[in-house]
Amino acid sequence: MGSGERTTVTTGGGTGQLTGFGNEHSSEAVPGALPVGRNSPQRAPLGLYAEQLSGSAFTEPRAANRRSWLYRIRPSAAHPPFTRIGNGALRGAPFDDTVPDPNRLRWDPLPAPPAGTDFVAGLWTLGGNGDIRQRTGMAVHLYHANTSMKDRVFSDADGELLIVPERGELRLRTEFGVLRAGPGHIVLMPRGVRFRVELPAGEAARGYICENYGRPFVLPDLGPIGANGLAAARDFEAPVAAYEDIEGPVEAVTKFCGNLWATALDHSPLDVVAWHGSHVPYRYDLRRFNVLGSISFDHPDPSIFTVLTAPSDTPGLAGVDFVVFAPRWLVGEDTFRPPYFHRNVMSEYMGLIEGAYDAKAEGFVPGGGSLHNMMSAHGPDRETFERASAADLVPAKVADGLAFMFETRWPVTLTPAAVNEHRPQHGYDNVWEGLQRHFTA
Ligand SMILES: O=C(O)Cc1cc(O)ccc1O
Ligand SMILES: [Fe+2]
Repeated sequence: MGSGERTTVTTGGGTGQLTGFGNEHSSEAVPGALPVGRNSPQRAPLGLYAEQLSGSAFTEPRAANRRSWLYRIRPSAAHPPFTRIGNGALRGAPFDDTVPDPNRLRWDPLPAPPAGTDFVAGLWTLGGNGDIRQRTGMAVHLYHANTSMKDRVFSDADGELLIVPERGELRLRTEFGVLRAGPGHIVLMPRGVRFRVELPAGEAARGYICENYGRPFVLPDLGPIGANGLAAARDFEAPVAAYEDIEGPVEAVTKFCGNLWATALDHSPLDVVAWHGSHVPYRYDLRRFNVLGSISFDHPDPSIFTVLTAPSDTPGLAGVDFVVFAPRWLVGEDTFRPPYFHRNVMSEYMGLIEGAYDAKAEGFVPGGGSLHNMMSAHGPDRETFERASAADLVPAKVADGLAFMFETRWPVTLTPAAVNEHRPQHGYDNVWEGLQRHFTA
């Protein structure tokens, strides 16, 4: 950090984590900082300011209600006006700069950005759907950073951020405390929470982001699966309170209705000494996902791999699902084991965190992505089809890959950058070329 005008640099707080998705957590970095039995005493303890952060309407049902109380050195309200800063390659919904494309599309990883690119500057939007102002839909972004954010913090008024690291470690210093995340983890950053992304290892970091403008992600119901399975609530880790007491210039950047705005603070806003509530960031380790599947025959629908689902206003129809394809055994008898040929009313953006994906022999690489929009015909490539149709069906482990899908109820419309600058791979259609007819009447 540039320390020129700083008078105090204190970071307080423990090192543990709080666990349990959707819990009412509480944490204090200094004993006694959290008021007992009330949220807003006449004078909050230790001379702190009490501030509520509401992630749901006050009146939403208890199960959907999200809010946290923050006890901070200065209230967030103490700031000068925001002014627009450049959006870089960040875009927001409605996405209407290109015509929605029915083609199967696939991208290589983005080229490395120039030196000195931090997490915010390195955000690049592929596309999305819905409308930020209606709080519907989602966006697919990639991030690529090679330097820590310095003297600036970011927050997103437009939605929550599901961050999927693919390369490099991140240290997220948030209003609620510190989260570390690397490839294999996801981070769920709620709407409006301020954070700074640092690269603790000094290595470039990149990955994927699903920005969810709609109702927040929740764990899916399990139905007949029972009380256990898939992602366990207790494996979601929230940070413990940790605060900065820093006097000095900090740029607070917010994304508001698709645009970046900034205000100049004279202190770090990561100054929350204690907090309690349910609107909190989480980290989850995808390696803890309890993968379920068929132990008889057939390839189950990938909804069985749902980690988190963001409901829309129609029950069972997600604004966006986050689905993970994690290592697992395949044992199906008389079964074509890889993902089947498919046309889907939902739209599927897929990315790869490591290894390979069992429906694609090549061309789908870590850091790259594919988009199979509503009703586009896709599935195993020719090579995979031929191999899996002839395979000896002994139990086999899909061992070396971690892929994911953002599956959304609305088609994804691309940004001009994803069409014209970082263009889709040429000839993706060819992976399904040469699938021979085998019909014999
Ligand atoms: O690869 C895909 O397109 C995703 C997908 C995975 C799967 O296991 C079944 C259907 C499906 O669309
Ligand atoms: Fe699919």
